[in-house]
Amino acid sequence: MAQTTETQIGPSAIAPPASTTTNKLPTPTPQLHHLEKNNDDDELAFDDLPPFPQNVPTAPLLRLNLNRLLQGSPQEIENLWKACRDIGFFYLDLRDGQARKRDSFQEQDDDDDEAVVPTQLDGNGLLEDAAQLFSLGEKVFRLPTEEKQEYDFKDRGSYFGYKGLGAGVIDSKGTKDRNEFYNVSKDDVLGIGDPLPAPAVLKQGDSRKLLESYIRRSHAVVSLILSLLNGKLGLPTGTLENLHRLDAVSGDQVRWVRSPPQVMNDRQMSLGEHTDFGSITILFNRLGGLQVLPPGSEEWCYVKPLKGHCIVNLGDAMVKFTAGILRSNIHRVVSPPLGQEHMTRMSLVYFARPEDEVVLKALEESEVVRTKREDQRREGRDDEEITAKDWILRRALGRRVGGNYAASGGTEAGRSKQF
Ligand SMILES: O=C(O)CCC(=O)C(=O)O
Ligand SMILES: [Fe+2]
Repeated sequence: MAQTTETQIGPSAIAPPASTTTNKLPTPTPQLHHLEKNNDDDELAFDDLPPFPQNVPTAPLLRLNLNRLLQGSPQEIENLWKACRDIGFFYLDLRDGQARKRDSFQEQDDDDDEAVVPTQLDGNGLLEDAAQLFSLGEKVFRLPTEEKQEYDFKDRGSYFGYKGLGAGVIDSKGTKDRNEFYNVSKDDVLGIGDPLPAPAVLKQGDSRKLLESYIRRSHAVVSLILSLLNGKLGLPTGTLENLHRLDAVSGDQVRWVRSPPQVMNDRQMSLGEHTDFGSITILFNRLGGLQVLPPGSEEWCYVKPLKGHCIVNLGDAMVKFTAGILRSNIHRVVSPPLGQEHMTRMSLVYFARPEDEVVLKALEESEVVRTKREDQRREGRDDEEITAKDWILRRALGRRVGGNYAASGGTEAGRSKQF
């Protein structure tokens, strides 16, 4: 089936200088004035890991709460809207976030009593799945390199499966990355299409069940966010969710990223500067290393991992759907900060992407989007219309060693020094 013969190697990177900061002072970022500094709350530290240091620049991301979003808190929805417009990154506190009754983003049926409706939206459940998947990821990466290599499907034109250390590039010079990926297709796990070959540890029933649960729960969080953004954009009910149906063929995937420690005088980005290709990314970090370049700033800032939270960021599809009203921000992965730099770093990601056949273009049923797009047309600004499938393939495979790097850029053009 089409969706299982194409794969994704992840968005590797691009690499500006290896330093984590530049010498220049950050320029003012007025559009971020509302963002609060996060409290250095010990409760949110990972006790089994060396602490994230106090003295590195950290991104002032908003901390949103899944429960409050679920309850439809106007303040929380406003914060979501601001975060998605200003920087396209936020923390989401998943603790205790659970849908207890039918929510607008869920499928309706005829029975409309107030009883608890079985739902996949379960913040604590998602945190538990993520914790178990960190262990499963370790098992996958512990396999012999030759075995893992059997699951690199790049030559079949697919970005799912394994990408070895240094098999992606982080810049236009072809500098090799310093991470491994393992990408699992949503459609494979949900039985939409033919399964891809995979190591036994991932084929086991328990692993498949865990992956399925994680996919369903991540997708439910994504659907909630999409439905709230749909409302703020004034789109007809269900527009964004209907471009991201769980049971439709799409490039959605789970990814583990593993970066071994780097030696002191030879450090570089492990995953280069990029924007995500799809719609919404749900990311679990434990060690530092992820950095974002806040709008208007020249200083890369670490995103401090917080226990009980995921990091959510928007990808390029949301930029295209909204003619740039929403933002997909550039980010990269470097060595963990001082005190953590000797540790192997692993992260876990769920990438939600539009269904394969969806054309990435402005959703002009929204008045704000239409107005913005009309202004752009008057300025002569073209926007390439391309299906999600082609967009993601081009971006993903372009960043493999030997790929067409120059064609792999996203909506960061003009923001990244790389394009
Ligand atoms: O490892 C991380 O924290 C981020 C990974 C990432 O940005 C990606 O895989 O697109
Ligand atoms: Fe990313």
